[in-house]
Amino acid sequence: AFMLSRYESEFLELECIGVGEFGAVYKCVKRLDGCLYAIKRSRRPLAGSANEQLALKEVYAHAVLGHHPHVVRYYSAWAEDDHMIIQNEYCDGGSLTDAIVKKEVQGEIFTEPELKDLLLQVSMGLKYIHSLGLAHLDIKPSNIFISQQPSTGAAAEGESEEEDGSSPAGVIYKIGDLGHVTSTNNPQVEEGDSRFLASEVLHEDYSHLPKADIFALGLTVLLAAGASPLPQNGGEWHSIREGQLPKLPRELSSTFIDLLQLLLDPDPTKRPSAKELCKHPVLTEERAG
Ligand SMILES: Cn1cc(CCO)c2c3c(c(-c4ccccc4Cl)cc21)C(=O)NC3=O
Repeated sequence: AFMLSRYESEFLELECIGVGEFGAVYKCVKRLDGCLYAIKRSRRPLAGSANEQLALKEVYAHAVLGHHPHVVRYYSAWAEDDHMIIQNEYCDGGSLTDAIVKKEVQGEIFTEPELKDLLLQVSMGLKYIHSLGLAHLDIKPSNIFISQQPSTGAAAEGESEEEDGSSPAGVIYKIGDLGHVTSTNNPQVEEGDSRFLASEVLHEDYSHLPKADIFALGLTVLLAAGASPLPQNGGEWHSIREGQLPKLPRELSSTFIDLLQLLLDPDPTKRPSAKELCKHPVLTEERAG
């Protein structure tokens, strides 16, 4: 178009880092500040459609969620030439899915301390989201992004190690993709990925939505621990929701297995809250657990 769009005038597009039915995500440099951003460009949803609701919920959630070391930071969103555009913090370490695939390809596994660090960091992000009366509803490895070290980028300020508890040079996990976020008070649930969906949400019981995030987080950690790809439906889908943990190709301590079992309890009230996980001895004590 003859008129340079804001996207083209403000950003230099470096590469496409993701494509889906939603649209595409690009790694971009903002010309003004020289920082990297992840920018999702999607077709503008039909006015009044369910997709428009999703697009608006994503932006509302980012606006409410402000800044947290374990939630991907939002900078701006706008509409132009029939596209919706959202500009987020760029996480330079790929997604947890990429990290899991990389471990498998290299014949390595996440150690138990690494799995506990993952569970603790994402629990901190969920504690923040849940404390604001919101539930994510699409927690899964492809929606957890990795920053290799406290980035020097625009998002770095305000990140201090005691806040997120990870070692300074360690990996930082950030919850992203807020497209399914909903209020826990008056929920309008758009189900997330069925592989991570808690049974009660499938049955439209929305009385414990934060615990649905805890269930999905339990399955997410099991995948990082080496579990086979999860079923989308069928017998195995149901057996997991009856408390039958997917098999793991390696040993884990009984205390950690017991905790993961609790995250996947069929009864949402039995699952620990994100707040309880953040101070759970199995996750917070140096050698114990
Ligand atoms: C596919 N993909 C790859 C990445 C980079 C990971 O190293 C990525 C990011 C995001 C997103 C994203 C997700 C959902 C909504 C908006 C965005 Cl920008 C998608 C991303 C995002 O918000 N921040 C990202 O780094």
